Amino acid sequence: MVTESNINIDDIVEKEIKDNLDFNNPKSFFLFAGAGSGKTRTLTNVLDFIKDEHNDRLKLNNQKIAVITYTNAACDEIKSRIDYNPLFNVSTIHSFTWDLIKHFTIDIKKWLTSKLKVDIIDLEDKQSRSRGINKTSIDRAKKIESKTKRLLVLKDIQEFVYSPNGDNISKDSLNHSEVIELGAFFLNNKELMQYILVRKYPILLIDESQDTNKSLMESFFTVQKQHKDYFTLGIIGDMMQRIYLDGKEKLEDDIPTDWLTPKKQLNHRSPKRIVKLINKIREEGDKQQQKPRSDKGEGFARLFVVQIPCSDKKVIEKSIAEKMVSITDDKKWYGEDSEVKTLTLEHHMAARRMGFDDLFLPLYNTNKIKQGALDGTLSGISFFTNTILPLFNAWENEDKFEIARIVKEKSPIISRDMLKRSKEQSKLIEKANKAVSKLFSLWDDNIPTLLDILKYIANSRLFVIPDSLIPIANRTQEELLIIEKAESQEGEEDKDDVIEAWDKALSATFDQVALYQKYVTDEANFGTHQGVKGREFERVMVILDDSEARGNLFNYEKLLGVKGHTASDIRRMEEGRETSLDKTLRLLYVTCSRAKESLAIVAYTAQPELFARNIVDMKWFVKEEIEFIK
Ligand SMILES: Nc1ncnc2c1ncn2[C@@H]1O[C@H](COP(=O)(O)OP(=O)(O)OP(=O)(O)O)[C@@H](O)[C@H]1O
Repeated sequence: MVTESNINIDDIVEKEIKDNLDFNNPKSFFLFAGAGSGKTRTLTNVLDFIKDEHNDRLKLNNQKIAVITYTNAACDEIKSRIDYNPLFNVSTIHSFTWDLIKHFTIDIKKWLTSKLKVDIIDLEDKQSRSRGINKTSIDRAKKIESKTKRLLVLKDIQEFVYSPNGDNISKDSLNHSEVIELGAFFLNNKELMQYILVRKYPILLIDESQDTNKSLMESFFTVQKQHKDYFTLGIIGDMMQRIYLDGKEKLEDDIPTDWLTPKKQLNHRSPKRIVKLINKIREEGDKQQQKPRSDKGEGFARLFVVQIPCSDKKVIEKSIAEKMVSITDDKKWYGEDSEVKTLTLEHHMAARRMGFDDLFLPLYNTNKIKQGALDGTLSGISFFTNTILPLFNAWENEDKFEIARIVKEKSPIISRDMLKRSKEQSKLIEKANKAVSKLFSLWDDNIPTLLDILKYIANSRLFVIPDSLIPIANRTQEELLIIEKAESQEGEEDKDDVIEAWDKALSATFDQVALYQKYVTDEANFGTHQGVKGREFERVMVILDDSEARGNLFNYEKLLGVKGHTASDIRRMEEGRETSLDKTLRLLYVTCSRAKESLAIVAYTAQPELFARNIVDMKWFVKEEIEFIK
């Protein structure tokens, strides 16, 4: 039987968007499109169309089209696909927002002054109620001191600085969350800022909108509402792939009725069997369904249910990969030349398996800094990944030039200011060099802990310590003694979560920094939903393992009915709020939908029979596709 080709059924979606890109009668849109539906291709096709049709008009008006994407890699990809045409400003949300606000020095100062004052009043209030001198009160005093210092130097700042990919720890710099908060605040409250945005960019397109910061998304909605006659907001995304914590929940519910809401139906990435599975997974969520391309093969999806407790999981997973060779007849599943992407839904598990759990888990388990720990933007972490790690690598490689470059760029000992003021520059350089040599003497006997390194840097002033680590770095011997004595009397409610988390994380040895870095930059063979955003792989192994996941954010056994709901799940469901089941389902969707050829799901469970029976009842798999491993 010859099936009719369906590969062009989504052409109409692009046509609808293009037809409505009318500068005299703009129409904003939200493009609904599932995994592998070619969102990036649609985006670049739309940009090509704008270039062909509206180039002259835009140039004449000195206007550009803004495109916001999630990562630097995604920016580079889009820029290269549109031949780096300057008509388009393609950037990440952080650099886009910074470009928008950076010249508003006076307003930034005002905002920051009031924020710091509120923070200080709050800290002082807490301090006045603290019970005696203990660790929290000592740390809090240091925080008050550092915020007060920042408040004092604010008035002398001529211009703020910010680097979307850097540490941002100099006196005049803003940090990542401040830039985002400022952007949202200005867009909501300053007509001039709204005007600048819509005047400069009559069209703003946002890719991966489901994970774009909630407050900023809301402020873009506000701008669109107030300037709908000459501004188009185009939102591209897939709500089922929302995996970051600060994205906007139920974004689709806020789409105004006068927007276009085109829907893509095809999945260009995965073969028929995998599209069928991800459709089934999605039935439990927003119920949107996709069609596979008519020219795609059947592909493979298999489920391996492993009874726990079990022997070495790595060995089990290897034997499963070997089984996949005979199931798929694809040798790349196993052996030296294997190319399999193993994905876990959970970071606890990845951290433990890769060996950076001491550093990562305390930070990741702390709500306020979870996001920064995940994406590596937390200033305390980037201090180690962006400064100490490169310096250490240069030291190991005996690369004197690189060491000198890093020190010149980052050390306050030989800052431009210091060198200018000094009569004996060579002495300063010698001091910096000595500080570096002494730093590396910490490695003489053992790998030092991060705390050893931090303390040394604070004493030698070799680099600037980020604010969040100052209370710990500057603790005196005397204070440490008081802390030790007072520890047992201190109530949990008094403690500062973030400092507590850092206290634990800093006890990790330095080798964990490189492992962590490898993981967040997705250089490891072992990935998570996070690192695989927008990516695709021929062979994918997805690991479901609640025992290693530990956190209560995700739970497959609950999702698959092996375990019951907790009272809090039920309450949240009744209130229409998100539960761990929603998150688990979305992560499962993201990971399974990365596969281009074949997919093996490995599920560790104490109740294999029940797990398999439920999954068959839900029609995710048929019995013949399931194998039990004892
Ligand atoms: N119109 C098309 N014709 C042929 N192949 C396509 C088409 N659109 C996309 N593809 C291919 O399908 C795959 C998925 O596309 P892409 O990564 O852009 O999807 P996506 O919607 O961004 O997916 P996800 O949201 O899952 O990351 C890619 O390999 C891409 O080259």
